[in-house]
Amino acid sequence: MDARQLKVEAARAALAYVGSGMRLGIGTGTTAEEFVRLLAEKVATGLDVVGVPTSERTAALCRELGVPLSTLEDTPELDLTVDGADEVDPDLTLIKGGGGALLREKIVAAASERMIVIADKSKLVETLGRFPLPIEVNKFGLRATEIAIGAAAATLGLSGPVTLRMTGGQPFVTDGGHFILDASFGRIPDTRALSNALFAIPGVVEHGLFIGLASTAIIAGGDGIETVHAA
Ligand SMILES: O=C[C@H](O)[C@H](O)[C@H](O)COP(=O)(O)O
Repeated sequence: MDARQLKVEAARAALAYVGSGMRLGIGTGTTAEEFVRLLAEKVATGLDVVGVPTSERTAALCRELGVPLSTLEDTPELDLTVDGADEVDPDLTLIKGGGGALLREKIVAAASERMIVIADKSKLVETLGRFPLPIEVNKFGLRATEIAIGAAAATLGLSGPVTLRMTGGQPFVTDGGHFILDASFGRIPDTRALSNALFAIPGVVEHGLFIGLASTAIIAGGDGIETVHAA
């Protein structure tokens, strides 16, 4: 099975948790897109759900495929969010934000009773940090924020390049109008400590460590689906 098929299988397994009447948070990224496609097929045959998208990109796909949408303003409490991840550890702490949607994704996940992460097995790691940690920052004071992030990491014994995310020769701008710094600190043994240190920096809007948000992970591998529930 190729990587795309694994994403489809994880998305299909997540669909089993979706029932009529549900208010759904809908994630961003290539895996979440497979979920949207399968969800749209169910909607076409009568499944009655309303979705709150975590990005403009996901909203556009939902509109194209006929998945009914709401906003977090109109639907501030959600039953379930289904989203992908860049890395998943055994405690279901995640790194997210490879697609730049981490801020809305975290707001939507936090407004949901339950979050299911869908991923192929390559995303499963013992310790987070192989994937650079996306940090969403205010445009104002970018360089000062970058320096402060490096200094905060150093207090925890972490170091490595902190790079401004670019696209088409320009800085990548999030749906919220911010920049993203990708921090290659390597393995992050204490995610809570790094989260606290990053939040102490005024220019940091949000970071891609999702701690205590995912309740279930559905991991698709060549040998089948593994479902992991948070302790
Ligand atoms: O900002 C993007 C999201 O956090 C994605 O869910 C994450 O990057 C995983 O994306 P993909 O399913 O494309 O690997």
